[in-house]
Amino acid sequence: MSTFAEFGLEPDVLQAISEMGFEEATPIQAKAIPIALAGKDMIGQAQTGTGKTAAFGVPLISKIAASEDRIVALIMAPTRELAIQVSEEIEKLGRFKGLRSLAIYGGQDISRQIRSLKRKPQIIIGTPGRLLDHINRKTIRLDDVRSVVLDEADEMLDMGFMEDIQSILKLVPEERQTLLFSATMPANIQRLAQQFLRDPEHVKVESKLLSAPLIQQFYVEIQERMKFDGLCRLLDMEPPELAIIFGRTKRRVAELSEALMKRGYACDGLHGDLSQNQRDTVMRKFRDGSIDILVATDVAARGLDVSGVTHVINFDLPQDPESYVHRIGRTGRAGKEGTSWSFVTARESDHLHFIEKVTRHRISKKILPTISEAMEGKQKLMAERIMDTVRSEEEVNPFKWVAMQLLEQYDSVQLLAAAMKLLTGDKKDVNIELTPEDPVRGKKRKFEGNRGGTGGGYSSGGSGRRYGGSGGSSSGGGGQGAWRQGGSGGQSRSGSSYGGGQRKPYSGGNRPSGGARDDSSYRDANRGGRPERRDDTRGTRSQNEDFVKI
Ligand SMILES: Nc1ncnc2c1ncn2[C@@H]1O[C@H](COP(=O)(O)OP(=O)(O)OP(=O)(O)O)[C@@H](O)[C@H]1O
Ligand SMILES: [Mg+2]
Repeated sequence: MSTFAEFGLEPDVLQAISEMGFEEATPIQAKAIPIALAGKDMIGQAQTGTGKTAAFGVPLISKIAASEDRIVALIMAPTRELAIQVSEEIEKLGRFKGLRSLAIYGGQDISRQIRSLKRKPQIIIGTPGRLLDHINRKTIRLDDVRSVVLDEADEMLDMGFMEDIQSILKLVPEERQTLLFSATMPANIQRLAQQFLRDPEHVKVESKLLSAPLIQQFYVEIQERMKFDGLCRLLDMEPPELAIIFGRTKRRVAELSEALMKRGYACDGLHGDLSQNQRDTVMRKFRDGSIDILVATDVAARGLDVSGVTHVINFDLPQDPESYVHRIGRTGRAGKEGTSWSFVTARESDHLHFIEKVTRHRISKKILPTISEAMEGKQKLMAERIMDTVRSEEEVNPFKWVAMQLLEQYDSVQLLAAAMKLLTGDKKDVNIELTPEDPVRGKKRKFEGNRGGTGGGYSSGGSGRRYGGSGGSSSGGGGQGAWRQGGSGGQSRSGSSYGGGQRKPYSGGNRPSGGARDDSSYRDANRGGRPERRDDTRGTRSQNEDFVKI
């Protein structure tokens, strides 16, 4: 068990960590922070949702003086959403030191970014494509950079950023520290590390399991044409606090989110064809809870951290086991529990077994709820909502007079039942037809993805979340420490399944002013001759990637 004070951090940083609600370091933080503080280069690997951002963020922040007026630290991340999210965490960590950071990503008006750069940020968090644009325009200079972080490095390479990253790293002075975080260690990552890291320390949190131990994983056998109704039943039977539903293609995501909206669910879609503004709006709505279902392509599979995501649903199975691990890793984060459901058509059952084999995790079969079970779930939810409201005199008072009048005319049970019927917003009669997707045909390959892992043993209770060594989890291996989240930032889930839990406010700093160019997370087809990255092509990399055991 390590507390953050044991790392000898300065009071300003300790205060920031404590205000974020972190009490103990996670296992990857306990290992990585001292090494990074000592100035060594490092390769880090650990399971999803175990705090890798702070593992590099804390030492990075600690090394920068507030008086600095040049760019001294550079963080690269694969997608805009991630760049924004990492910059928010860095911002929080550096708050009391008065550090300035800036997220730079494609799709955002470049002149606006140039204006923000005039505020002399010390830390830049960016996607490689847009960073390179700024470097070429000489609006960003890397001559004084002393720390570089590559977050989700394997994903950046998969997206075709290798050359951009190499060009950028060549411009950073050799006297620097480089930290590389990657879920897997394919040959190209090893080459990159060899070329740009100096005698790196390999920090890996071991686990028997690739996926986070706190996620209960289920699959549902279902026919393609039954998927939509099946999904609605599942959502009704066990209403998620927040859910992410993954679809295979952009078209699929657009159709599915529209269909769910028509059926009365509070949801929206996220995929690479949306403009930056639209993507930001969707993420903001999801983070502040104005929608509780996010339908997304794999653009949301990596790194995204939205507190309160209780369910991940693979409406379509992902192409490769690695994507599966990342997708379901959007829940079960920071010591919380989560559930994943995967829809599997008959022709995909082999692929499911392949995923099980590679992730070394059995996925339990779940029987689709019957219509009446789904209805029951929905009614329970409505009852909870009513009970929540009944307690609030203020909210109920204005309706009392009408209620009394109605009660004089009708039976109370009849009245309440009618009100509940309206509340359920039942729109089952809205006819929905989705364009069918072909079954996924995974290409078997040598895969040894590794999220390291904490070895399980999380348990949650009271106001804080704690990592408790060997106990707690049904599937955990050996624990390596203890960490918990508590105090002011504690994120305990509320008892009610409706509207509970604390959601992270979205304080995204600079809102982009528009522009649909997607040159950071999705490459321009004609740029550098590299193939366009499409939401639905993740699987293609299996043809040319050689995953090696680490
Ligand atoms: N020491 C800690 N105690 C409690 N919560 C923490 C701690 N460190 C990080 N967290 C929280 O855990 C969540 C997950 O952290 P983070 O996004 O850094 O995970 P990650 O390992 O990068 O996951 P991914 O592999 O999905 O990118 C965040 O909400 C973060 O605020
Ligand atoms: Mg991360």
